[in-house]
Amino acid sequence: MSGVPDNAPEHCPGTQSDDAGKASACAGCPNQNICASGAASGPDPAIQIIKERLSNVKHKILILSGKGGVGKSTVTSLLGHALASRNPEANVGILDADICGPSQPRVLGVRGEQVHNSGSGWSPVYVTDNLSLMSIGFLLGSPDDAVIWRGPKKNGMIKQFLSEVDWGDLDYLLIDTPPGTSDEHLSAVQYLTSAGLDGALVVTTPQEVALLDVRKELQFCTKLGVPVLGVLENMSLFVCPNCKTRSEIFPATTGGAAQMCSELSVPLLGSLPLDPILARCCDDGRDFLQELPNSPAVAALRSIVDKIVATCENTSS
Ligand SMILES: Nc1ncnc2c1ncn2[C@@H]1O[C@H](COP(=O)(O)OP(=O)(O)OP(=O)(O)O)[C@@H](O)[C@H]1O
Repeated sequence: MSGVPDNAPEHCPGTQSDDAGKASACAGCPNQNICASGAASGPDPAIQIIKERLSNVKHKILILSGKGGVGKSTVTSLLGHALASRNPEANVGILDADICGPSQPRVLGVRGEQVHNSGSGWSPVYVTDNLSLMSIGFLLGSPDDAVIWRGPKKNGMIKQFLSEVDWGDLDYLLIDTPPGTSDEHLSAVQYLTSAGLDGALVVTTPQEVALLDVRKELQFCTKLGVPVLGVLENMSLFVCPNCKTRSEIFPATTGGAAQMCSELSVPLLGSLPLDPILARCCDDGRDFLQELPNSPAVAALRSIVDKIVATCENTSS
């Protein structure tokens, strides 16, 4: 049996066992808590496997948000399209790690596609020649199927996604996470840190209620040593397409993301306006950048992408 310490009680299941810290023999053992937490079993072998699997992926970026509904998935898909169209030679992948609410297949217009498993792993679905996607949405029987999983199963899925998808050579991998800081985030950070995580991009809207949660997200990054590439403020302004009046639909009562970023010394990458055509494109799975290439939202997005690319390339050179 592996991992049985010299001073172990009789019938110790061993630190590597699934029963570590939980078997009846563990009762009263001074190491029971540490074994039950999994910390005694040593580094997860998947960390090395993931490091090797992702060795052909130059830049890995986590997309985070404190609150749900602030547009994190929308922003991820837009960034994917913007990175892929900025340089047709670059290959971009999106991993939809929102296990319980995968929305990328719909937003990227590839709902109903199948992923294929071959000797080299799962092949992602290609949205365009140089933009690929992997999502649990492709593995569900129907788009309406609910995934009701506890933490360990979700962690297993993240591990599998990171270790078994055959992305090929990628310049950028964007990882769309669920809102908040939950099991999926911890797993993703645990596995990606040694594979070389460039950092996190945090999406928010201007209201205080969203910014409060962003502060928690930034603290999460600090605690886990994840660099913050910057904050993106979404739905910051609405410009009426008819009269051109500018309105703040979600007013920033406390100075919005700009104030928060200057207080916390994190870069504000830019603001995306609220655009009803953008929302419609996402619902229909159409590429907004192609539909309205001259819109203020696309200009803002391209400037944000330039900053992300500059940061990633500066830190890797
Ligand atoms: N800039 C924008 N302009 C107009 N609509 C937007 C914009 N950003 C997002 N939306 C719309 O807001 C809704 C929520 O966006 P989205 O699903 O991306 O949020 P989310 O933060 O990923 O949510 P969750 O984390 O709960 O899945 C969608 O209908 C989307 O089309």
